[in-house]
Amino acid sequence: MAPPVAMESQGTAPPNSFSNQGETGGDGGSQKFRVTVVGSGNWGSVAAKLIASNAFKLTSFYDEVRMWVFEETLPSGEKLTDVINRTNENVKYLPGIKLGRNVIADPDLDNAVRDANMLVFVTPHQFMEGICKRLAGKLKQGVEAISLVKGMEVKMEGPCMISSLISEQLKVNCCVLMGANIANEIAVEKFSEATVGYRVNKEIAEKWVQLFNTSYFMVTPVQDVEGVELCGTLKNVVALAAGFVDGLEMGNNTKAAIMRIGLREMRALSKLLFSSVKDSTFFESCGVADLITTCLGGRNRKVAEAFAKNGGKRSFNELEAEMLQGQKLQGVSTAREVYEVLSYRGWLELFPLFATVHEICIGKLPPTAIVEYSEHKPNFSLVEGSAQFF
Ligand SMILES: NC(=O)c1ccc[n+]([C@@H]2O[C@H](COP(=O)([O-])OP(=O)(O)OC[C@H]3O[C@@H](n4cnc5c(N)ncnc54)[C@H](O)[C@@H]3O)[C@@H](O)[C@H]2O)c1
Ligand SMILES: O=P(O)(O)OC[C@H](O)CO
Repeated sequence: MAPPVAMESQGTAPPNSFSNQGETGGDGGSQKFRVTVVGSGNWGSVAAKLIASNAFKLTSFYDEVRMWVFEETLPSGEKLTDVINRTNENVKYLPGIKLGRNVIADPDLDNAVRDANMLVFVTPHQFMEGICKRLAGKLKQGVEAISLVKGMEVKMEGPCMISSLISEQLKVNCCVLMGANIANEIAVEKFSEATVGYRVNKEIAEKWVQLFNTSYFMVTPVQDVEGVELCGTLKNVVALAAGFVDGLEMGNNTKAAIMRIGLREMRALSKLLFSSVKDSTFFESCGVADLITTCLGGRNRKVAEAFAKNGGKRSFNELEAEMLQGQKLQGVSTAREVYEVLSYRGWLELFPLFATVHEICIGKLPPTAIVEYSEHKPNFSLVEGSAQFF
């Protein structure tokens, strides 16, 4: 069960609006977009910075960008929202980076989304169900959404991608944006690429590209929501495997082998779950590029390395709290969710890497099992016709 979203402490009310809010350039009768970012962690804050720079420049967006903050009290006794609005920095999740003075932090979720017609969801995936329940029936007509959330929920009937959760619960169209995007690197404007996945409406995908694209952040739209989202979700499981290999000091060849096998399982599972998923998506930033960056420099890799170095004796929860200071890993819960899907469908033996990662995370297998799993060869006969996916 996903944890419920806690009620926010209201703290000090955020400014009502960005003071230089203007109709920059006027809207000339065409629709003008007001953007809210739901989430303010490491990536959420960088996303707000990217969006704010474009919203300020482009006439089709209102200057002000609201950013919903899950309120917390800092060691200084101040509310995080107040400090963000005073300093223009998310001192906890993205210290040292100015977000843009048109970013307004808001601890009140309902208030933050009230006037928006473009919603950007970017929280750890385990909080999304609670957030959607809170927002159901409260959005303006015609809102467009995009999910930057890497993860999924598992229901009785099978996996539910976060974009589907948003679409179904909030009755909105939802695109996704995924890619090789370590937030701290984009925050200091090092060049990255990203992929927008859309379902049918290319025009709205182009609008999202306009909102995110900068000289150092190059965004490409592809018509494959599930493919893009599954790449972003499943790579976090492979990142744990890469971290185990690093912790065991197995070297680069082993790590490359794990990444190759991981990519193969990512593609196979995505295509088994959604026959519409395109092979070409795995060659976009959301695919192989995200897999590489996450296995080299991501948080899942880093904490999994520490887990393996400790021989699995310290739990992921403990290591996460100690090493990430409030940031959240997505890989461990995703590995469990993937395992549930594989068990339910009778596919465990087809996906030995995914299955092994989960069994290591829960202590059923030692970290060294990550290089031993290949003894269990995938059994293609389990799922009729599945061999084509590997
Ligand atoms: N950080 C990155 O480099 C990066 C890059 C690309 C994608 N992502 C993805 O973006 C998503 C968001 O990650 P992030 O890095 O912005 O977050 P994060 O891990 O840095 O921060 C955790 C966030 O969760 C919030 N939170 C804690 N408890 C909560 C609750 N009960 N309800 C709601 N929110 C709560 C915290 O306030 C904080 O904003 C994830 O799916 C992640 O995989 C992250
Ligand atoms: O730090 P991680 O492991 O959550 O990965 C961050 C991003 O998803 C990389 O694109």
